[in-house]
Amino acid sequence: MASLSASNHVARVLSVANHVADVDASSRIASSWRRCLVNHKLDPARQGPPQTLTEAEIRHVAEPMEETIRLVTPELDDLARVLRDAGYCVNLADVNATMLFSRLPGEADARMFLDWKIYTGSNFAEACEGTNGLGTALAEQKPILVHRDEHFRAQWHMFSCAVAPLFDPVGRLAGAVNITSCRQDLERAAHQLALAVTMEATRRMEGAIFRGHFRNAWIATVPGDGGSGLVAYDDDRRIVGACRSARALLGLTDGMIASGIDLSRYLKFDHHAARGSGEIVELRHGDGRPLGQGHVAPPLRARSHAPRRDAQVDRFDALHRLAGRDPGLIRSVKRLRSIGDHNLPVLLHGETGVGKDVFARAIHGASNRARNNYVALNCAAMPESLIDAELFGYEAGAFTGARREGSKGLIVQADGGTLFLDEIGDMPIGLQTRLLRVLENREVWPLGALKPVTVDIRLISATHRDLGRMAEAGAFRADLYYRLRGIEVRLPALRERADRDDIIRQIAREEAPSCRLSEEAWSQLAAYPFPGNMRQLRHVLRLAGCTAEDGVITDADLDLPPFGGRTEPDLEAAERATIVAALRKHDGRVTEAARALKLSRATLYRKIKQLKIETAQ
Ligand SMILES: Nc1ncnc2c1ncn2[C@@H]1O[C@H](COP(=O)(O)OP(=O)(O)OP(=O)(O)O)[C@@H](O)[C@H]1O
Repeated sequence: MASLSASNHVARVLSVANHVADVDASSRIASSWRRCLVNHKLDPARQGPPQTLTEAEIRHVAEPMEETIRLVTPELDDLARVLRDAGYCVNLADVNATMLFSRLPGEADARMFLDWKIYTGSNFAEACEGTNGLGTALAEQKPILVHRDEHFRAQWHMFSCAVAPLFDPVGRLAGAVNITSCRQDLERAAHQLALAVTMEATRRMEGAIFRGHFRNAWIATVPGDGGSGLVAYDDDRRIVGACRSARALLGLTDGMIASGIDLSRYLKFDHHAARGSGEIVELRHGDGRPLGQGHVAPPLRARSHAPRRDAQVDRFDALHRLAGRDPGLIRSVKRLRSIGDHNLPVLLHGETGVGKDVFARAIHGASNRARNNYVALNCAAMPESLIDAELFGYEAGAFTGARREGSKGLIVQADGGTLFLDEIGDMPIGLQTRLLRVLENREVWPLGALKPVTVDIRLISATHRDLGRMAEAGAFRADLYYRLRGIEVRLPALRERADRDDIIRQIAREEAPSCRLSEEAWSQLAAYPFPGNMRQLRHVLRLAGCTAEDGVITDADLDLPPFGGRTEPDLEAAERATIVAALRKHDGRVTEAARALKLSRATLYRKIKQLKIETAQ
């Protein structure tokens, strides 16, 4: 870029930013220039390539978007084919404007993109590169055309880009689709046309993502001026999802969707006629307004002839389901999958009730040990002598009070399978030494035994404590700590999870299958911090399912104690309230209350005793 034109450009940027002059094309460009100068403190004359990630960093950043990339690749390839001869490159970027997928045009143009690092791994955030297609479209969440000298940095003036933001199935920004040309003779008007093509292709990509996400639901396509909308509904004709256009077209909100509202309140059509895939149907709004012609596609499960995924992937399905759409957990499951059947110990971190035991079971289920035992012990719940006996076993008559026939111990019971030690941070230091020896020598010495028993176990341990700090402070054996953390997985608290709404919906379906959540109830659940995590959410919804009237859970049915930072008492209170309500509903009949709570009679009796609940019986 010649220095004269660069200095002219700097003067122009400054006069536009100071409201002395205007940019011809659009006031959005002027606003973006101002943001770059005032908020991001960028220099329009600065030269240099964009920030670029290494291969490993790209893999890391792309992981949460893998499914999206897979679903939109056919559309991206089509777009690249259509625009290739016009010298455009095509990219998909994540919400931070890092390119994660690129298709270059023919050789004549490709060199320019390579030289300027417009390819996978480069970052074009507005805060770094100034006004540019990707960065500005993402900052404003709107499609944009940034033609040559509308770029903030003079060095990008030989490029023109058109970008459409990409939204996920619940209407959140998921990334953006970019096309860039370096052809000098490209008129703004021609480029405008390319933007329209990109927006249309992006809408089809959103459709593909939506259909992939709701593959088990029926999907109705509703015509609309700003593009058709997609509504997903289940076999009971309750709405389970709606894309951005459908939300706008029908007036649907997150709360309504989460509460499993009846489809017929928003969309009416002849369901019988819609049974054949792709049949055209006349659609009406629930209030009777005609909406035009649309069509309905049955769940993919019903029409899928896709080949089965291989056994390796199937084994990990439960783990993938637990990871849901949480990027950190998705990464952890991928790491677990990549180590395959290597017998690496796993250390799980997480608050009470986040699902450490459930996750550990799923790891066991995904391993080549799945046919053998999964044995769990909570180290916090027992005194040292009991853990010792339970874990390491003992010979007949080893101590007073021992079982006559002796005990194999949990480690031996887990031979060939998995041993899960919950609350490992609470394991007494003496037992830590014995456990370390088992892990190092692969043999156990039951108390009183004359020879060791050889064992082959996979150890998964869990804690809510900071074991690293404990090891530093001498409260936990450092050598055992390093041994336990073959691979570490942090299970996020429910309130931190990116897919918390999905989890609330899923647990509501499981715990109160015949109820739907009112909008107010949904808002309360969505805002509550759930110190007891999944366990507390289950209790709250189970209780609400018992007290709900006419199949609607209202905010009055939700027992959400004020959160003062403590967890266990809140949890106990929630559990107590659930049981009391179930007993009340069944006139104190324990058998029926146990059935409603999906507990065995014995467990319910134990809990009644433990929580000191008074019963009529
Ligand atoms: N991903 C999930 N989706 C739905 N329910 C879950 C999920 N994970 C755990 N749960 C439920 O939450 C409850 C607590 O799970 P779990 O016992 O595994 O938690 P934990 O972290 O081991 O708890 P603690 O620290 O108290 O031992 C169980 O009822 C379980 O079914």
